[in-house]
Amino acid sequence: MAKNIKTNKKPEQVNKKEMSKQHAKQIKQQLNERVATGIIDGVFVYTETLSIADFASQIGKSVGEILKYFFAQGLMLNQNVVLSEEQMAQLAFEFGFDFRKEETLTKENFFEALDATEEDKPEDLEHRAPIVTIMGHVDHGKTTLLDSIKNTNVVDGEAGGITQAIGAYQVTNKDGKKITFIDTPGHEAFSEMRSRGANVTDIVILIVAADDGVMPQTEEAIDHAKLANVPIIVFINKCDKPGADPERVKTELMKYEIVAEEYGGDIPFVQGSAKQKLGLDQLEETILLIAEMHDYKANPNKLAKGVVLEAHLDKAKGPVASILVKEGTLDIRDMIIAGTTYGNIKHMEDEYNKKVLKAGPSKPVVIYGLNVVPSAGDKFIVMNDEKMARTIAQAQAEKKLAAERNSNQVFSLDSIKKHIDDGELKAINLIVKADTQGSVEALKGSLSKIDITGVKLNIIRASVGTITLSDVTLASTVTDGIVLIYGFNVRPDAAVRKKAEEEGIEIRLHNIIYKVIEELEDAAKGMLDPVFKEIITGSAEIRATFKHSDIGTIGGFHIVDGSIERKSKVRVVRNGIVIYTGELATLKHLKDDIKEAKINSEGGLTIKNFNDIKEGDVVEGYKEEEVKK
Ligand SMILES: Nc1nc2c(ncn2[C@@H]2O[C@H](COP(=O)(O)OP(=O)(O)OP(=O)(O)O)[C@@H](O)[C@H]2O)c(=O)[nH]1
Repeated sequence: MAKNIKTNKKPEQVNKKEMSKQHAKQIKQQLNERVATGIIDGVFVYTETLSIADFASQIGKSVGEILKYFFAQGLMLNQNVVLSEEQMAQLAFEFGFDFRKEETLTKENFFEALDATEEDKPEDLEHRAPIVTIMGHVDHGKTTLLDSIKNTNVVDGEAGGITQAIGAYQVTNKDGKKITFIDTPGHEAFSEMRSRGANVTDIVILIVAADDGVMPQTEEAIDHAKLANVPIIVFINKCDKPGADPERVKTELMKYEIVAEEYGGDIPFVQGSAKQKLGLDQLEETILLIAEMHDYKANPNKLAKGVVLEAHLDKAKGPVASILVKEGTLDIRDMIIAGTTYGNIKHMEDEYNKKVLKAGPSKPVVIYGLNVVPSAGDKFIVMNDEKMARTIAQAQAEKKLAAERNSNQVFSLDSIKKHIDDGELKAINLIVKADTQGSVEALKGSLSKIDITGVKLNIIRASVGTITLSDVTLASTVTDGIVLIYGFNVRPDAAVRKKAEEEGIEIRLHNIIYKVIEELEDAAKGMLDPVFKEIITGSAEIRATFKHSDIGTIGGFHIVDGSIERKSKVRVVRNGIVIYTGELATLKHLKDDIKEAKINSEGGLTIKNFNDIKEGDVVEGYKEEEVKK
């Protein structure tokens, strides 16, 4: 029998103030405590690297003995050489000690060390809702599935259903069991979170359209799910469509070791239709079954910890963050540190736009009150001691700045030039602007993975907000390679567009990450010295010209060879010499616009930005085709 998931259980009535005080005191103590590297109770405890001389004295051996050990391995070292962690472990074992790495808590490694050191007692753990992410190829139905799940699980009294997109939402089924769905579809966001150490997902639903089968992003999603080492459920979607072939999907997935139970594997498959709301109950049951098997638990009776899913700056409300509580219970008015920012939670809302006072494990909420906008994937923790919160947030900010400075060395304008000069690299320079921090991180993550030999991809700016004049100005300072401004779910205003046009800067607007990547990969391929073959489609003789007060000079033509298309590129040839190369502006037969003029036909044409067409000119139409290498 399924146990009741008790995520809503009220935390024990411990005195919150006392708990906060104890917690702050404990952390303060840990921050001040510096465990020295050395032998404690027969175990070599490692906290930092040591030189050979220091290591020898710590384990009570002579420097000679250590040097002899390395000599036997063909290494001639001296006593000042600083040993690596691995070498110290080897030596410890060699001389008969166990080895243990001690994570010491510092302001800089605060979140990492807390995760490693704080462990709950088994008796304090309680069931929590499973956290689920849906991944799959573009258009296979992620959004539709998320929407259908939202709409079929409308709890009584929540008329109107889930009203806010807060990065995640929780549904309650008819038996009162809860499931949390991460609402930022796509594996980019998923892997970005993971790369930042924020493993929020318990279960991945791999969605595959039954009429389309396994596609490139299905493969990527499989890789991400496998790397995360979380259970996978396959949802074969669009089974309502005429061309649906669920069996084919099952066979195709076997190649990736995703084998259905009926084929001897252990991956649950659910067939259905997100659009027709078919198979959703079975999907839900499967999720709950896996949750039961894995027994997802957390301690709700402590100060909260969790992850930032999305964040943005609201003009009226200030920094707004969607967060997911992973452990403990978050109370309104708690002070939290989230990445490099901190603040008192002034207001807290759920996905129904309803004010909430508490949020326990697996619960997503929106919070107001942080002093700066955090980043997606930032961890947060309650720290009800303002001074400590400020110091730690500051240390985190400094650490982040230092990391950015390091990575800027790669991306600075100077070094782009240097790279290009050095290796004759061609460069694509990018300014990326997006609607949320989550999108920015996801784009940065995906872009950094584009790898095309010979082309350097430089992200010179990536931030939240619309495209501004300052972005265009920055873009115009780039003198090498190409520069593109990418807007993701944002639109520049007319003034910005005009300035970009004047500066010859291209602005590209998208709302699907995959498309950005695809486009860039194509652009990058185009830059790899493409070989173009020119195909002449036909030629026209100009037999008369007409002046038109609005349009300029119209050439009356007769097609003498092949055909000329409205979209053709054209060359104007006069006395055997090319005098202009450009594009057609109009192509007409009598008064009608036409797409193509075929051999022996007649009509009138004008050429973009060229008004000097003369009787006797030959207009040659051509197109370019890339020759694949
Ligand atoms: N017939 C049918 N169409 C579906 C089904 N699920 C989704 N669709 C349609 O497929 C198209 C793509 O669905 P989305 O939910 O936008 O797909 P997605 O995977 O979220 O796509 P991106 O957000 O672009 O990655 C839409 O036109 C949906 O209406 C289904 O079960 N049956």
